[in-house]
Amino acid sequence: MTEAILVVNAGSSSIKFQLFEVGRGDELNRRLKGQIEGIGTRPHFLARDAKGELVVDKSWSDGEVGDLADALDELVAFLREYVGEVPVAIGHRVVHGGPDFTEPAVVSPWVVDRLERFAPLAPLHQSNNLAPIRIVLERRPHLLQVACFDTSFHRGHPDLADRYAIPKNLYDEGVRRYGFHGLSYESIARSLREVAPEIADGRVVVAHLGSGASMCALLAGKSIESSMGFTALDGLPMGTRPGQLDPGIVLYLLREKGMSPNEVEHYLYHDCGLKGLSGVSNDVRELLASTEPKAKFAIDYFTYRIALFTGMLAAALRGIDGFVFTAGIGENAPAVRRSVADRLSWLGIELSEQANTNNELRISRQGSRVACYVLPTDEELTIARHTLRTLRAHTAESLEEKRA
Ligand SMILES: Nc1ncnc2c1ncn2[C@@H]1O[C@H](COP(=O)(O)OP(=O)(O)O)[C@@H](O)[C@H]1O
Ligand SMILES: CC(=O)OP(=O)(O)O
Ligand SMILES: [Mg+2]
Repeated sequence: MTEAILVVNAGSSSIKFQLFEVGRGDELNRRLKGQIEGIGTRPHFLARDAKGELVVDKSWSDGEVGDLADALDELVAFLREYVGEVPVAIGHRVVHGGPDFTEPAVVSPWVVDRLERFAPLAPLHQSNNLAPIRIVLERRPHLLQVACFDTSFHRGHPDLADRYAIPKNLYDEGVRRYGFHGLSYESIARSLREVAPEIADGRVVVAHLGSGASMCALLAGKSIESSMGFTALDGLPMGTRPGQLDPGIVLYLLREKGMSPNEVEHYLYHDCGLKGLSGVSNDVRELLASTEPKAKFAIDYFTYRIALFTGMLAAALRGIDGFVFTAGIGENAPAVRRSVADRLSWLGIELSEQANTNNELRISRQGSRVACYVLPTDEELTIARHTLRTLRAHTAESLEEKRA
């Protein structure tokens, strides 16, 4: 029987998953990719096989699949029936790893409790990421689960990048510029070695533009700086989050508007960003299609801020050799890339109109001083790789223990 690794990325109302088969030489082959969305409201289960053929398309009526536990039951039942096997390990995306989790971690009740302490630093993500881990721990305590963090890839940042200009006691208790989307940047750093070896060892700025958006400075494939900080609120404006704000605004909301900390939190995570600016939508597809001037303003604001942060990251790198767009918006919105590139022509980024319109891999034109790429990110494959490596190390350790 072949070994399979399940990768889970659990959000507030959805579980995204992928199943990988472990082939010869520990090669990972994607077997299934899917999601259960609308958990608790209008649940919908979609999955495709490696060829992109639909293998499940199932909806439920109100009251069914009411929570994450129900959704996991459905997923496991489907895997049993469709693949005829349960995974040898599950890898999970966990957004916040705090100061200590610099590597993927084998899950135990102690680890989950420690990770739950970072929930206030990632209210959209952390508790949702941990919920399926807890359920599996309860039901299948011996199944290996590996937590892979969005923060780990950035943990080698130099002190200058890791600190805020506040007294060090807060830094010591964990108030640091962590940076997020690290699993995505790790995936991009790896792809660069294959598709763009001419810049992989150089100075590359990566823009991960999805529901959450951030940017990363890669020097020879290692992260040295990020636009995000202590939480995933900082940096670029996002679908519903504002990005960089003067902290005085938070004081203003608390004191002058009489908002409670919980209200401020909800406001900053749900009501701001592109949605707040446009009053139209948080979805870039809708903004691009809209004729509302405020929708156009929101897109302009987004690309303006991407250009500003590119300047900052280029300064950290002392120059720039390559620029990469990735994630939902970065991979699919030529108009956004065009606008960003126009603002960065002074840095030496020149696009080929045709390559950009066609979402090609390399979109800079011949002679552009900075090479520009559109690379699909694969956070799940990165998680599967870490999970397999951890599984192998874990198995070797158990054998050692048995021998001793
Ligand atoms: N064809 C497209 N054109 C413009 N934006 C798109 C397109 N497809 C997806 N997006 C944007 O990508 C976002 C989701 O990005 P994604 O990386 O899938 O986010 P996440 O995984 O964090 O949910 C959507 O909110 C939408 O704005
Ligand atoms: C960290 C973060 O913002 O993640 P996402 O883009 O999935 O919301
Ligand atoms: Mg994402």
